[in-house]
This record gives sequence, C-alpha cells and structure tokens, in this order.
Amino acid sequence: MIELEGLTKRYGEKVAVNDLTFAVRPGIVTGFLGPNGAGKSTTMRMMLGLDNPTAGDVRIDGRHYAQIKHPLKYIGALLDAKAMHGGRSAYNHLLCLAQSNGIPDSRVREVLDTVGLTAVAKKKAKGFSLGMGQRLGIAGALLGDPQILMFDEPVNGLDPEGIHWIRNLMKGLAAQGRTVFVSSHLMSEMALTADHLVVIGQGRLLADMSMADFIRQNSRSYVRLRSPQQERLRDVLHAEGITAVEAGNGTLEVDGTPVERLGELAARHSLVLHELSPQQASLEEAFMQLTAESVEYHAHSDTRAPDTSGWQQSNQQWSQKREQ
Ligand SMILES: Nc1ncnc2c1ncn2[C@@H]1O[C@H](COP(=O)(O)OP(=O)(O)OP(=O)(O)O)[C@@H](O)[C@H]1O
Repeated sequence: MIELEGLTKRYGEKVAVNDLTFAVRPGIVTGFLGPNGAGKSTTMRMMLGLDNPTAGDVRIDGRHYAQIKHPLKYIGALLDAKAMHGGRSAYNHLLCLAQSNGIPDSRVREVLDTVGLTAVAKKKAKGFSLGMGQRLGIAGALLGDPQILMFDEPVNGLDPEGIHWIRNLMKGLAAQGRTVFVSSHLMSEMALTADHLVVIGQGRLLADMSMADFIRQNSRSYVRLRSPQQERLRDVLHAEGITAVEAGNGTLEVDGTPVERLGELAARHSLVLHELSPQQASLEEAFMQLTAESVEYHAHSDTRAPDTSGWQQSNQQWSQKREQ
C-alpha cells in the first residue's frame, strides 16, 4: 500500500503538487492521470524518495522510502527509461542493481526472459531502441520481485505487441495481489488496464474512484433510438413521462430510462426500431470533461488535434434542452 497525506511540492512560486491525499491499494491496477504538467512525475518521484516534499508525507507500507533497507524488494519503479548507464550491457546493468539490493544473480536472467530481452542481454543499453529501453526499465522494476510496482508512461515507445504485453503484465501483477500504480496519456490503453483511477490537475486531486464510477460521473450516458415511426414513438414515450430529445439524422436521445424499458415499450406499441443503443462516453471524453479547466498547455494552431469541445457543447445543448 502507498499512502499520501497532504503531499505538497513547490518549486519557487510554482506549486507542482498541492496537498495530495490518497492511497494506492493492492490487488488492482490504479491509473494515474492528469494533463501535461499536472504533477504526476513529481508525485511519483516523491513516492520514491527522489524528491523531498515541501509539506506532507508519503509512506510505502507504513515507512518512508529512505527507511527501507533493500527498496527494490519492496517497490519496483520505471520512471525514466533513459536513466541508466548506457555503456553497460543490459545484463550488467541489471546485475549491478541486483548486487546492490541483495537480490540473487539468477534473478537477472529470469527478468530478462520475462521482458523478452534475453537475445540482446550482452548488448550495450545505449544502442537500444526506445521500446527496448522501456523493456529494460521494466526488467529493473521487476528484479526484486516487489509487492509494489510503479510505472510512469510504461507503454511509451512500445509497439502494439509490446503494449499488449505490458497491459497483461500489469493485470497479472495485480491479480497476484500486488499494488500496481501506472501513469499514461494513452486513454484507450488506460481504459483497458486500470480498475481504479487517481486524476490530478494543476497538482490537485480531481478524482479518486473506480474506472466505472469515473466515466459515469464525468460523462453523460443515454439511449439512442431511431425509428421510421418517430412521431408515434415520441408520443408513446411522452405518454409514459419519458422525454426524448431530437438529435438530428432521425435519431432520438433518452436519458435516465433503461434501454430494456424503451425496447419493451416500442414492442408493446408495435413500433419498428432501426436502432436502440445505450451510449456511454469513453474514458477520454470523461477525462477531457473533468480536466478541461486544469489544462495548462493548449495548442493554438489551425492544425491542432481534434478536441472534445464539440462533444461538450452538444452535451451542454442537450442538458439545456432537457431543462426546457
Ligand atoms: N525541477 C523542477 N523545477 C521547477 N519546476 C519543475 C521541476 N519539476 C517539475 N516542475 C514543474 O512542476 C509541474 C509538474 O511537473 P510534472 O513533470 O510533475 O508534471 P507531469 O504531470 O508529470 O507532466 P507530463 O504529463 O507532461 O509528464 C510543471 O509545471 C513543471 O514545469
């Protein structure tokens, strides 16, 4: 278990981490999300004793990192895959880590095998690709067979097979009862991997809840209906006290009524339906909605990536229509 209590970090005027209190529990994968500059890496560095908090406290199984004798046996971390001696071979890099942490040499071959680097074990790390470097960093995290694992952007540089592998690795580690804490900007990947989310913005805690609750609370779920008998359908719904909002392209949207009830109502009145589909926003949409106000770095160009403001706008319009 990792516990943070009022954790704060200032760099001069800048408050990078602002009074964070949360716990990371064993047996599940906890995702750590936040826009660029939100304070994720700073938080993780303080968890590992690499930075001192300005205020507050972080404890690993009740102890400060510095109090743990052989830390790699308790907590394994991938922070910066480039942070290694490039002149050493992958094998020697891990051997040095093992020997300074009281870990048997035999463990080096095991973790090299786990991450798929056995064939290049004798090659110098500085010649490694980004993905190979990530794998070596992950091998270092696994070396001490720790109960707590922390990964900062672990899929960075990995190919689809590698992404699939790390996803299953993290889920497997959590299923063994370990504590797994992972940050990533890849929302689709996070949605497939994490059970629980901690979300921060401008150093502050924005959410600490299950993935399902996070999406439910930060997005709109509704049912979309399409029928060639739209007018009759609207009348039937209206008579039942159900508000259906026209959403263009011949579709109606209904909020707050289970999809089963809508289907049964249509059947009872012999209405033809071409579509009856529950709609749930993605993690990415829920994340954008929650963090919209705490994004520090906005792109300002005509070629910027598509954002979800359209989605937010239609959400607002929809809410306004519902209120009318
Ligand atoms: N050593 C430092 N000195 C001064 N400011 C710092 C330092 N380290 C981080 N910061 C600032 O603290 C804030 C949080 O940075 P941090 O790297 O923790 O964010 P992050 O959530 O990991 O961002 P990203 O997703 O972009 O990696 C940023 O505004 C950053 O500029």
